[in-house]
Amino acid sequence: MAKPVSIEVWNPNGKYRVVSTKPMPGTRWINLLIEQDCRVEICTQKKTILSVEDIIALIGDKCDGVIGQLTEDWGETLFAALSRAGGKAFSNMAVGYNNVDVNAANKYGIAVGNTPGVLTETTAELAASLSLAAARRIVEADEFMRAGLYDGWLPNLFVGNLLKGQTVGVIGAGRIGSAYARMMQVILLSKSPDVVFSSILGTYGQFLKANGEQPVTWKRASSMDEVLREADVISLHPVLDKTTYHLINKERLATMKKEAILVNCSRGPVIDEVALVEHLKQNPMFRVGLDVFEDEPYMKPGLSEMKNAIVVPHIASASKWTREGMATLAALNVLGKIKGYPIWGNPNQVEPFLNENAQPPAASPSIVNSKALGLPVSRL
Ligand SMILES: NC(=O)C1=CN([C@@H]2O[C@H](COP(=O)(O)OP(=O)(O)OC[C@H]3O[C@@H](n4cnc5c(N)ncnc54)[C@H](O)[C@@H]3O)[C@@H](O)[C@H]2O)C=CC1
Ligand SMILES: O=C(O)C(=O)CO
Repeated sequence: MAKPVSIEVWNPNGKYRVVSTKPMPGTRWINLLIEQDCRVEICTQKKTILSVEDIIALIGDKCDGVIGQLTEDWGETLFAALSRAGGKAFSNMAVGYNNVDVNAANKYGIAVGNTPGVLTETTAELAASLSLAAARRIVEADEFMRAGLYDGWLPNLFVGNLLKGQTVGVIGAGRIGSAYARMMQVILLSKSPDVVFSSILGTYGQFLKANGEQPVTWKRASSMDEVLREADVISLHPVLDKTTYHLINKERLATMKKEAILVNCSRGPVIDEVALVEHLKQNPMFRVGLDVFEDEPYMKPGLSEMKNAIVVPHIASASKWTREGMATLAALNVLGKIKGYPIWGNPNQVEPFLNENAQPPAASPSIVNSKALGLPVSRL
């Protein structure tokens, strides 16, 4: 069995043993656990993705809760090991929990936490960045400059797409998808400060109309194909499950506009990446911005050579505030279950847990299987 070699221990005499499979940003999450009598053990092994065997070794004989990562395979084997060690709680440091078999956790009565809300805007901002970078070919142009190829302005140099007035399609209009859509409006609204503060799109539409401009409109599509056919920029934000695996496949790519921009900040397998590479080859004006990959951390053959693809290493939630907040939420999920606290009533409103100047509420911020486990809900 591959034993993790290096562990950092905080508050060695704490009553409850909480393990984090990775160092996480900030120290607030550690302090909050210590204040509540936890011994915190952080695996500092220099290995990006821990195996199931590594994590079993980390759990050991006694473990009250684990904070884990989206790269880990939390299934029957790990929940059985955690249960044997007396564990009651696991939390992903992520909102997505497609790496977790919640039914297996239910079987052992283990609460499963995630970290919604705190990463909504940060992730939406990366999706917007990728949309704009793809439209205006920013990465290609940057490489060109660095290679010393720029020898003067040319009418045809790195001509991209104008986004003004184009249609943005959002597939998976949940927290992040909606924030992405709102942001598009904010970009447009920022021209006129008095309208920025009016969040009502209709008002802005009337303003544009009154100034002789085309009003911004929105509509709910009746099918995915309608979005694919009509949108100039499509941003994917669904959960990954059986219904969204290869949601974007060869046929659907063919439905999209030849010069469309496709952005994926959800999970890699939502796109059939082999089909995507072929589509990028056949349609040089079609562009993608990808934060996630089907075989992450690897890219399917050919993708890295495609000039019309922008690829970044799963950094959509990588702002300091967000990553520290995710660590705090994950730690409080585990702590809350260990201490027998109720579940926070609204996982979309997690601000009270993130206020560094106040004690967090005595509740678990977000437990995805709270109903299945019959856990009480906080009245705070
Ligand atoms: N790249 C990154 O770093 C990040 C990725 N994510 C991913 O984004 C996902 C969404 O996060 P949130 O917006 O917070 O979750 P959410 O639960 O608020 O939104 C997910 C949306 O997907 C929709 N959906 C589910 N099945 C669908 C289908 N078959 N077709 C179309 N839409 C469908 C749901 O109705 C819901 O509106 C997470 O599950 C995670 O996988 C989240 C944060 C950061
Ligand atoms: O939270 C998630 O689901 C992520 O992908 C990490 O930001």
